[in-house]
Amino acid sequence: MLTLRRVRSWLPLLQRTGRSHRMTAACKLHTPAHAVNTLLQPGHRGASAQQSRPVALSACRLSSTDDFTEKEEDEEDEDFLDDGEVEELFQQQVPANIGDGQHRVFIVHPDVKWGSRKQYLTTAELMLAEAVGLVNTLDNWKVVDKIILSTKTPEKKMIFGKGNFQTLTEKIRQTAGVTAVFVNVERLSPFSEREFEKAWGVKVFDRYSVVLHIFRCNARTKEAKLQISLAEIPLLRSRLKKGMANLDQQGGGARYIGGSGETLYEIQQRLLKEREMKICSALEKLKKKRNLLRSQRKHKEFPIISVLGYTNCGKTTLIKALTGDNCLQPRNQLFATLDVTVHAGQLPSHMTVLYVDTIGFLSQLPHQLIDSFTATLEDIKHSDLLVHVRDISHPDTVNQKVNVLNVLKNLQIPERLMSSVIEVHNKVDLLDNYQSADPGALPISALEERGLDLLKKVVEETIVTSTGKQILDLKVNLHSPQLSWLYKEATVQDVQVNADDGSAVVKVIISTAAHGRYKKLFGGR
Ligand SMILES: Nc1nc2c(ncn2[C@@H]2O[C@H](COP(=O)(O)OP(=O)(O)OP(=O)(O)O)[C@@H](O)[C@H]2O)c(=O)[nH]1
Ligand SMILES: [Mg+2]
Repeated sequence: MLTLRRVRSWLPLLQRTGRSHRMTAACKLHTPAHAVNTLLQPGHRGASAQQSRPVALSACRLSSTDDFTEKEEDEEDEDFLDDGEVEELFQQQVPANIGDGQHRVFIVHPDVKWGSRKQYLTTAELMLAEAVGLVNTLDNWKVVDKIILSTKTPEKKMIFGKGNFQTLTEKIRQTAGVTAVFVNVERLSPFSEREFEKAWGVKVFDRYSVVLHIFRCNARTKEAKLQISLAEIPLLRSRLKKGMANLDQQGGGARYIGGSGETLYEIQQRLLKEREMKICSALEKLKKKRNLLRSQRKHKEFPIISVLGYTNCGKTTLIKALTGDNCLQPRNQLFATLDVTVHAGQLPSHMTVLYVDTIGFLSQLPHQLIDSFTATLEDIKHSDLLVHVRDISHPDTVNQKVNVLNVLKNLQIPERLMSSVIEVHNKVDLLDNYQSADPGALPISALEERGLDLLKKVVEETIVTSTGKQILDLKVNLHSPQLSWLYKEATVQDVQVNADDGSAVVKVIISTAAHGRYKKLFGGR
């Protein structure tokens, strides 16, 4: 028996069915992840992965032929918004009330002590700390003071009782240089926002507007910009309502404009509706492209692993460590990743897999915001495996996990995926002798690259099961195209050549469907 390295001497015998990079892959007995990563870069013309930038799914796709290739956008489609048009739409929509980019923020966290709105898994202090983190994520925004104030009536328009509201107003007015107040609730009604702004004399934000502003600052791709533009529509709508209420007080809101038969309010509502439809239709087109891309990736049979978790838990760092893809840039920032990117990596058996880096989750995010990102989150549903990363060093880690699971539940992730989620406890380097109480969870440090070998092994075992693949030893005749067929349609792990009879035993990871085709073509097992 010969070792697999010596199989190269048999290469002239093998039929060259693949294209040139496929042949390179054959020499290495697998499709090297770095080659796939290079090919996944937009503008790839043989440049190294290090020179390239990460690619968002919307920016690249696989051709229906046998290669990873970059294609230009569908310019022939008239309705397709090009980059310039999306940028224009995005810029036109900059929410006016967010200000000129600088804010000195006073944060107030309404603490509900009991009842259905009480958060049982976390504390008011942790929720306030997260609100501080959100503000600090923004350049030129600074927290000047913060307060936790209890309320028995969070559902009421003024949120706080009279006494507490009075105390709060005095405190805000006494704090020097405040330009905005961040009320740490999901969403304020236009009425509450207006009343608070009147009482405090500064701009008022809720979680929806702060998070959207962070998204706006971090958005890079067309798809992210469109999704943010869509998520901003409800804000624009409530701003319109607020503006009209002011105008009504001056007796002008309900007047008809010219001979149009519409009031100013109705015209603005209509324009907003039209804008919303335009964005939705552009997103729908991108979604179709994404579906095409997904089906082509499936056709390639590279298993897809979505890496998800609460924002800042270390998803990007982990993918970078698993793939060595230097174009990934983890940052100590909430919502650093907004664009879904794909990176190829290799498992111990040399199987190439694609890791999908996803947008992080956050507690108390209004549904509308999540809904706008469904196109992005849709990818999660179509994965072969989910890896849930948790920042186990975070004091709010349990609550974060519950939030992630709730979002997944709302996304209606198929049961087959939910039952095979691999939970990873990241950042164990920040804890002394961390031992997980949960035997199924894998402790790792993505930053220090600890625990990754075991993680890859578990990922591989789960992928093999979840994709219905099998690991088989197949006896092939080296004078027939069997071996090159296997290189093309399966993952070849090992080749033991028998020089005496020109045969080889090939260890492959192969899907049931591909194995069926193999048997039909070549007979036998
Ligand atoms: N100490 C330590 N820090 C880590 C580890 N993994 C990630 N980090 C740090 O955590 C911060 C966030 O890391 P990212 O990889 O950007 O996190 P993310 O989950 O992709 O964040 P978003 O894209 O914003 O949702 C960075 O400062 C990382 O260096 C780890 O294992 N140990
Ligand atoms: Mg990230």
